[in-house]
Amino acid sequence: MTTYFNYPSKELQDELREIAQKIVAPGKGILAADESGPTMGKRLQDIGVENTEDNRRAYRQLLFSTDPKLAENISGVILFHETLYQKADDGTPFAEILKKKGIILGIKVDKGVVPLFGSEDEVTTQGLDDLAARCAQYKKDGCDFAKWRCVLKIGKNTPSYQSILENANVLARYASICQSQRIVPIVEPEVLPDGDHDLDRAQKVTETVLAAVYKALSDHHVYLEGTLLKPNMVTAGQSAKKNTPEEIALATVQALRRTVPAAVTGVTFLSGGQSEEEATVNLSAINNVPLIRPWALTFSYGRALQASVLRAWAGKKENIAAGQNELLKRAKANSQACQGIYVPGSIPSFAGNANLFVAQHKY
Ligand SMILES: O=P(O)(O)OC[C@H]1O[C@](O)(COP(=O)(O)O)[C@@H](O)[C@@H]1O
Repeated sequence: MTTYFNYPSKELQDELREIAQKIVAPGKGILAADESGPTMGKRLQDIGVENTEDNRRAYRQLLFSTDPKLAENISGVILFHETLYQKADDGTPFAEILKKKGIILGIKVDKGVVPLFGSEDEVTTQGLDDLAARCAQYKKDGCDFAKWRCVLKIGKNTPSYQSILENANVLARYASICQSQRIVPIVEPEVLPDGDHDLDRAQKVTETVLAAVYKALSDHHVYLEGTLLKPNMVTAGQSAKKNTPEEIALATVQALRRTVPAAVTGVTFLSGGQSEEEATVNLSAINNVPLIRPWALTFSYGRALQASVLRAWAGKKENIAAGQNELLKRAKANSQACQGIYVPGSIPSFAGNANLFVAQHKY
């Protein structure tokens, strides 16, 4: 086995590392607004709004035209392809509005999941074929980071060796292609919360998956300082008894310490169907675990930053300011959480403790 390879140039290393560091600067995290068409459809349906291109645009306009103080707590926004090229009512491209606020643009580059033949309903994620060309174009159009989500399921026989290996490898190929095009890859191997398994099982599966991911990233010569990890928090299955935030936090930090190299710049958790308040309280507890944590630990939430916004807005022009106010509140709460100083219940929101779980959240 040869061990020959070239490190990326110093210039490229510096560029990637600096982008990653800015995204996870103290007190900051990511707004994941990259819902694909069908996922956005579900969100809009919940509030009685039709899933049309213009309604998706109106909703994203609400998010991105929130008061510039949003940027005190949100460093980056992940966009879906369609959104990157949409414009506000006055013709200003969304990309320009966000950049003006000092927010870094990210883009979802995966093309969704497909079944793994012969597996127990497991999946891999596709989108590698034209990825280098798409990344080159996205970089020209202002994006500095990307996201690719893989999905793993906990069952009696899953995740299988096949799915662990395949998903780790596809994440590594994605990450190396992004870096070759000066884009910071967010590596997202999501272990779904579906099931009745306990915390220990979730922890061991998360450790096994992350260990495989970092072996693959090493095999593909990915420059770790120029990457971010977007993992699930370690929680017991949705239909099992809930653990305390302290138990969840300890299991999560232990899993990360056992598998994620210290060179990785930051960990930006997904919310995975937790309520807004749970996702904030758990993140704060994670940042209080009395163990050495060599990476920034922050948020990249979709549902847990947007549930209240959507409900307060409900598709009505007169509610835009109310929706934006909810976004500012959740951003502030999570900013406190990533510094370990959120006091439970101190920033109440519209959706508060509402369960945001979606069964088999493949898309
Ligand atoms: O539309 P897709 O591809 O299912 O995306 C799923 C969502 O999951 C995320 O990766 C994490 O979102 P949650 O915080 O809601 O779990 C988002 O970035 C993305 O919008």
